[in-house]
Amino acid sequence: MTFTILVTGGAGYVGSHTILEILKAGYDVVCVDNLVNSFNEEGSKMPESLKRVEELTNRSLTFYNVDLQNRDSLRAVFRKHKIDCVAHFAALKAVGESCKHPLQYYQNNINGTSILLEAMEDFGCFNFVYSSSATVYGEVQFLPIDETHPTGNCTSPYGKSKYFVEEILRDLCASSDKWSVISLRYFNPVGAHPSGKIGEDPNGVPNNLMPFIAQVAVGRLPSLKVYGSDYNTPDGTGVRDYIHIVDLAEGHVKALQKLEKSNEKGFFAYNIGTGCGFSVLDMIKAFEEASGKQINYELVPRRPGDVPTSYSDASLAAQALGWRARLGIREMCEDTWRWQRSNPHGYAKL
Ligand SMILES: NC(=O)c1ccc[n+]([C@@H]2O[C@H](COP(=O)([O-])OP(=O)(O)OC[C@H]3O[C@@H](n4cnc5c(N)ncnc54)[C@H](O)[C@@H]3O)[C@@H](O)[C@H]2O)c1
Ligand SMILES: O=c1ccn([C@@H]2O[C@H](COP(=O)(O)OP(=O)(O)O[C@H]3O[C@H](CO)[C@@H](O)[C@H](O)[C@H]3O)[C@@H](O)[C@H]2O)c(=O)[nH]1
Repeated sequence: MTFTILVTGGAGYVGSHTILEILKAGYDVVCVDNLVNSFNEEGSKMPESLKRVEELTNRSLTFYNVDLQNRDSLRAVFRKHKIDCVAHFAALKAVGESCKHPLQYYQNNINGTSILLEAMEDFGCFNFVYSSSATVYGEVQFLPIDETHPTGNCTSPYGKSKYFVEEILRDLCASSDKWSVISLRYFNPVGAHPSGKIGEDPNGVPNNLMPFIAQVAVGRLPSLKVYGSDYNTPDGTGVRDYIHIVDLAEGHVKALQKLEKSNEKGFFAYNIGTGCGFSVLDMIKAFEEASGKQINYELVPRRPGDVPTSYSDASLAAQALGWRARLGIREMCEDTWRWQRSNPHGYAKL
């Protein structure tokens, strides 16, 4: 019998790329998303990103426009489908917005998750893969960051919401030996599927580096602001561990396979990164090479809340999941550019 995965937030950036890999791996997918941060053509039953995933995989999936906080609608999905495992992506994720509207973030990200976990318990599903973030490590105390690095001490309500959910998951696993939870702590996901058909489609002006660079390259934005050039890093700009979205998606498939095949119970957290750090200027240069476009930029003061350097030790994921990143910054930039130049306005047809 096929293993069925409920994917929450599957219409978004990470979710859509992961559904593609999950379908390719032969699993069935039921997706719920309230489309708060994903494009949907008026009157369409399925968001554009997922229509494209179906085309690319030649497989179909089931989609419901459901808000996790709507307990009844969510339970109706569990009633209708026998769910073997949940991959939980649904969350609000804008760091700055979370500082302005913390309650919205706590309600959506924590309350939404708690309603989901309650439904799982009631319907007898105890396998969970969680979209966590390097942000749970808070202020960086040592490099590379491995899973023994302390968590908490996060600077934004968004970061705290990711951390609090990890704590809830730990408590749940401590309360009963039925649960198997894998928390994947992503470093900086970037890139797009090599087909150029799906990619990152942020609402409004992007907060993150890579989509901002891509929009400068395609002429939607005039110039990039480089936040901080006086950090204690080789070129003075911030250093991050960028991870290709397809590698990240494959990490989820490995986690699902582990949950399907092993009988290991409890809470497990793994870093999902490459282990390499690149600066903002490195990324600009790599993008210029991949696109043949010049990226206009100016050096401006540091962005509050940014750490100078963050990169992972991802060896635990290699050991426990058999997962390793394969793709480098060249592929990250080439694939982002292919997506951006074929979809200059994202999924919207302007
Ligand atoms: N992209 C990153 O840089 C990054 C880094 C670390 C962790 N993460 C985590 O990965 C996950 C996915 O991020 P993403 O970049 O794909 O974001 P995204 O905004 O593209 O996707 C999230 C999806 O969740 C949906 N959603 C939000 N609240 C919902 C709710 N209450 N009910 C149903 N659907 C809801 C949105 O409509 C959206 O389609 C998030 O949990 C995020 O915290 C992302
Ligand atoms: O317009 C921009 C945007 C970013 N940066 C710099 O680029 C680097 C990367 O920034 P960004 O892409 O915004 O990523 P992070 O701030 O590292 O945060 C991302 O990565 C974290 C770890 O996964 C997640 O928790 C966050 O949600 C996600 O936004 C940093 O040095 C920024 O200062 C710029 O110079 N100009």
